[in-house]
Amino acid sequence: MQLTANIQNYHFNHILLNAAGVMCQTSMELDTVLASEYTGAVVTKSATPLVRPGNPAPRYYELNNGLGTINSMGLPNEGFDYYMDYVDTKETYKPIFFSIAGLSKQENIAMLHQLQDADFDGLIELNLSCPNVPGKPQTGYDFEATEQILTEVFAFFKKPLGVKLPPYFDIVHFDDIAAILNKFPLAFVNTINSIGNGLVIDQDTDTVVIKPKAGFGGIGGTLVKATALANVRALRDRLNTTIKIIGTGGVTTGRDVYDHLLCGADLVEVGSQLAIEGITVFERLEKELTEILTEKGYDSLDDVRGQLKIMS
Ligand SMILES: CC(C)(C)CCc1c(C(=O)O)[nH]c(=O)[nH]c1=O
Repeated sequence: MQLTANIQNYHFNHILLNAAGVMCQTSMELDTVLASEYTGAVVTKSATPLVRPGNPAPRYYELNNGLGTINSMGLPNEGFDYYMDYVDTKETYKPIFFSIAGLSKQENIAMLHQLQDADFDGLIELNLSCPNVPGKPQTGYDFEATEQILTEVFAFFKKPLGVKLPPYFDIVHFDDIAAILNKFPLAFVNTINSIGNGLVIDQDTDTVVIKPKAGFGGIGGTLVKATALANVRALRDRLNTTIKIIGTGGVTTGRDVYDHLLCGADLVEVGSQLAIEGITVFERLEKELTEILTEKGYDSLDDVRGQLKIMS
């Protein structure tokens, strides 16, 4: 069974990888994901120009019903140069996604100039959940700001670039963001990021479960699967076929991976369940996916991708 995918001239021998933010902040974590026999690539924690400690703990929490996670990490990362050094010195045949999340458009442009000028041979993921100007929503929810930054980026950036999108919940928003993204030669779109600003309560103490932002944080895991599938399907239906789709969100079983493929995903990322279960999650997911494909008589993922049926 060939569980493969391609994005431009990058070939993936497995379709699973981590979601940015999980098991990817240090070189040790990145090496662990790359070393797994069942991952096709790795993505770095979204980098800012300088090292960031992130928010005070507790800033991450796993719901005790296993249905999800909430986080307000605050972009803790080792800084842009650390990840540049990692990708420069790493010997691997697996493609690496270099994620960035500048705290301003200027920071993103500066990091992308450095990436353009560097020897780095990999893919770049611009995290559009990055903060916008005060008083405005995150960049991915400000369509003018999204078009503006992509216009400025593609004036100089020639390497394979994709965007990490927040989830959308309105059909007109699917139409609007796709119309903007189709104007640019994007290599991929990664959807979804966590569902922003959820709230989880500890039933024993009547207290929020994370310290930052009065307990508000991004939601991941099973709780977000239906939204993730809808965003993958809606964007696959709207985006030019030259723009590949990375499906992220709600993946805890092989069936969830299969559902992302049905909706049109080329690669599938695992965030919350990787944080909960650890590196062995990739072997379990691949085995469970293979069982489904075998049972249904598929011998290629391309026979599955985008084949979700609607009712006649
Ligand atoms: C939310 C931001 C801190 C602006 C970006 C980093 C990020 C974080 C984070 O570092 O808090 N958590 C997520 O679930 N998704 C993200 O994209």
